[in-house]
Amino acid sequence: MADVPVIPQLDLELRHIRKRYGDFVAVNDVSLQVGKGQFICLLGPSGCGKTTTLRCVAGLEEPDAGDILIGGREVTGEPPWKRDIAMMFQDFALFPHMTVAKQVGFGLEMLKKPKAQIAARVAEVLKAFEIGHLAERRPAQLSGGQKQRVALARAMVTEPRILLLDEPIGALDYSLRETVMLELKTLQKRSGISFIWVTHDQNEAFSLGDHVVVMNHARIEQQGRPDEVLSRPRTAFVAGFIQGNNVLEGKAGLVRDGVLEVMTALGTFRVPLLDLAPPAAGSALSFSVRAERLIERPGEDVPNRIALRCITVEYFGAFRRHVLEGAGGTVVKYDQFGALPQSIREGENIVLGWSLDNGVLHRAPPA
Ligand SMILES: Nc1ncnc2c1ncn2[C@@H]1O[C@H](COP(=O)(O)OP(=O)(O)OP(=O)(O)O)[C@@H](O)[C@H]1O
Repeated sequence: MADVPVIPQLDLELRHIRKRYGDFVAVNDVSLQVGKGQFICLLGPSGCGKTTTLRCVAGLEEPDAGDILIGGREVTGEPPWKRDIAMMFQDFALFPHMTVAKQVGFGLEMLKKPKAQIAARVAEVLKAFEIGHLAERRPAQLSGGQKQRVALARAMVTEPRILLLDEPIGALDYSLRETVMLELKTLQKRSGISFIWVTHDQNEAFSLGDHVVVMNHARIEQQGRPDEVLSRPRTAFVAGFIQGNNVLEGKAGLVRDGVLEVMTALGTFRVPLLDLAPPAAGSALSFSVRAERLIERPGEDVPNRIALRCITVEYFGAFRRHVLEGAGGTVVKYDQFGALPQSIREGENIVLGWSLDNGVLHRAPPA
């Protein structure tokens, strides 16, 4: 018997989605695959097309081109209730007059499930979300975190294949977010439901997502595992958007042994090409180096070195950021663990460097 390849079923597949509003293209050629039970974060600045992409998946917008498959089934053109999805919005959209128990059971009532079955399922979900004691309260009697849990319970009660979440914790107090994120991640893993989470907050995206999709100007600039996107930003936009990168612009020089020379205002640096084609000599390009990857007072064996002056030192909880200035006023950031003794003072001149493999050459943005 011939071996049949096992193709893992995808919860969602977007194939070349395009959505315009008049002449304005809000989503341009977006393709995405979501495996079973994955946690996907759509990350990007305001107006880049995240919500429109989500609304296309939900069936609240019809794409002008492209296909949407949910659980391997083509759903483009089908209404939201036929798509095996649920949605959760930033304002939670709870019904003000309904008790928590009623809200949570609402989706099952719409599906006309038997009363006893609804009661049993609601009790189970209230328990799982630890909101059983709130069953008879109305939204006005709940805290922000509790409303959030009720909204999530309501969305998950019908066990949809995919839950679409648009900035779901954007309205929560900052001090609550970390706890809520941890809870959500645990619930998501336990339920096996795929989450597609829209956010402009990179901390959310990188701490929650199994897969992070970075959008800009209606297109996907990069997608991959959080550690991949963090350590190897594909384009100058992604590198600049993600905290902690130094993005240096320059011109291409010679290539030797797979290493490109880049001439910048700060000096000439060596950056590995990896799988990129050698750029034409003199062409404009950029590369990045993460602020925590810089080395203080590097030895002669470190190929990339810059003379800088420390302008200021900023304190961010676990780390300390040095803002330094080099030739032509170019600013460089250097981050050091807060637990280490401070070794650079404001006003001090210092040489920083980085090893070859910490320079990441960028590709041109998608055309
Ligand atoms: N109904 C509409 N009619 C016209 N333009 C629209 C409509 N909906 C969205 N847009 C435009 O499409 C672009 C993408 O909007 P979208 O809401 O998808 O962005 P976003 O990345 O979710 O932004 P935010 O983080 O601010 O919510 C924006 O420029 C927006 O003004």
